[in-house]
Amino acid sequence: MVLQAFSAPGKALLAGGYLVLDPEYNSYVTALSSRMHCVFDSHPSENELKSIVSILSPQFAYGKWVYEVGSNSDSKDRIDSVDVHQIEGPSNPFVESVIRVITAYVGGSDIQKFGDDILITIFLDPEYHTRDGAQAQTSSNGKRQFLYHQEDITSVPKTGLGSSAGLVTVLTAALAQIYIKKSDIDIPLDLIHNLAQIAHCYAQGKIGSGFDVAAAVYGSIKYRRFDPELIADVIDGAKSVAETANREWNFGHQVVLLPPRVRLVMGDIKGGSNTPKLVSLVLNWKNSKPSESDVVYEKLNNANELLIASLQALNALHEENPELYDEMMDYFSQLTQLQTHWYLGFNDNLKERYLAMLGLISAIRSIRSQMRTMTRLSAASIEPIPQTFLLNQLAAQVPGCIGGVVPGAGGYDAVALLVVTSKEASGPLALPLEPEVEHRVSMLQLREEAQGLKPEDVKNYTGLL
Ligand SMILES: Nc1ncnc2c1ncn2[C@@H]1O[C@H](COP(=O)(O)OP(=O)(O)O)[C@@H](O)[C@H]1O
Ligand SMILES: C[C@@](O)(CCOP(=O)(O)OP(=O)(O)O)CC(=O)O
Repeated sequence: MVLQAFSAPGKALLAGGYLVLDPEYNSYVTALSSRMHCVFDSHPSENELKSIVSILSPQFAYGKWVYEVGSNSDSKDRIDSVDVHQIEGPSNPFVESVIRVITAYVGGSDIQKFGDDILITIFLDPEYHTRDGAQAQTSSNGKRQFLYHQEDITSVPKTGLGSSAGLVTVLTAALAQIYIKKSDIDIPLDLIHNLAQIAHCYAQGKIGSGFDVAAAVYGSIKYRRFDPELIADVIDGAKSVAETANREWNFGHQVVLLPPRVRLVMGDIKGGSNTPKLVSLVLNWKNSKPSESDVVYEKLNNANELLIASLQALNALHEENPELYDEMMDYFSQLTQLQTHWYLGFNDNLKERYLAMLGLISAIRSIRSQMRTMTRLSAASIEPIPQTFLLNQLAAQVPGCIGGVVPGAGGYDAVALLVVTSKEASGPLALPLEPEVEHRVSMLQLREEAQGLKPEDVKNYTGLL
């Protein structure tokens, strides 16, 4: 087989934290230019009933995991029924889980038998982890630069872009290409998605909302989760991997891009939060105070839906009336303090003309306000006071900032801003931050890159393999 490569994006959940755990609600997740990559190759094995699968992650110490995968009995379709033995390296539940899920899928559907030795090399873009002490290396064609860390993957602090979801997605795509692909027919993206979700949940030992895996596969989307029972049935062995992965999952993944000239800016916060702990506080509150939490959930859902609808309206306006769109963006790109002052001086005529943008601005304000109410009522630090100050300061200091949120579970992980740029802006944005703010947040060098899983040119990795 010839050398091939895939990449999948990192994520920022701009709307729908907590609500996304419930299939009733829509969320909005943006795919990022920081991506996970894998380069892979396979050769016929000496033993046609066994594969040696080697995964290398050269950016981290001890980044080598080797598994022997066997196939010599009939019932290979359940999640843990294929013989997968790790023969080298520390434990990596995500890597092992993908191998188990794909081989169980193949064993169960009899598409192709084992018998190839496989080598997969993983790379991830710099913004997934803190840069402290890391050395950069560039591919021989100069197109890619990756950071090499001294420590192992579990010890380097993360920025929260969803590395395990990206890893599971590219590994699933690579192994599916080797084990499942028949002739020239591409593997359906939905199958990759379903297998990756199963593998991610199995590795984590819990069934998450899956927005991170969905973004890694489909890119920037309006997301509504699948029925958790689907995966529960595979994990407890009631259903085969193939039976579940081949089914229609009935979940939402409609592509919604950030509109032209609306730039995502993300900052990493010194600190960090424990997502499972925040989730458990919120769910406890939701269960113990149903009438109180229903009101907040409904308001938050309305604001999330308004944000998504406003993004769609802005994209539509750009298509239908580019002159009006640019006029509006020129206007907003010069304003600061939109958080508090945007509505001053608007007469009815202007409100009508700029309706889609005003919808987006008020959606962000309302999301933040409900997140603060949830913080107060659930005791989970979702938008804690220091983050409120920081978001307000950023909105005041960054020209064109139409608002910012604490993405995902919130807390002290990150901030995400939406900034209207000038028509000419293409490179990184200059952010005129005051030193006190600059000290508290380090801006990540990324933006929206809406595309999900995609093939990459292997030349971009030469010199690094
Ligand atoms: N580049 C990589 N190479 C190997 N394993 C990786 C890589 N990136 C992520 N992982 C796996 O994913 C784990 C991190 O997952 P997790 O703690 O859920 O963080 P995240 O929120 O970034 O997904 C790592 O400990 C490792 O097992
Ligand atoms: C609370 C949540 O709805 C969103 C969490 O979003 P984050 O982006 O904070 O996630 P992690 O990368 O796992 O920390 C939980 C969920 O959907 O799983």
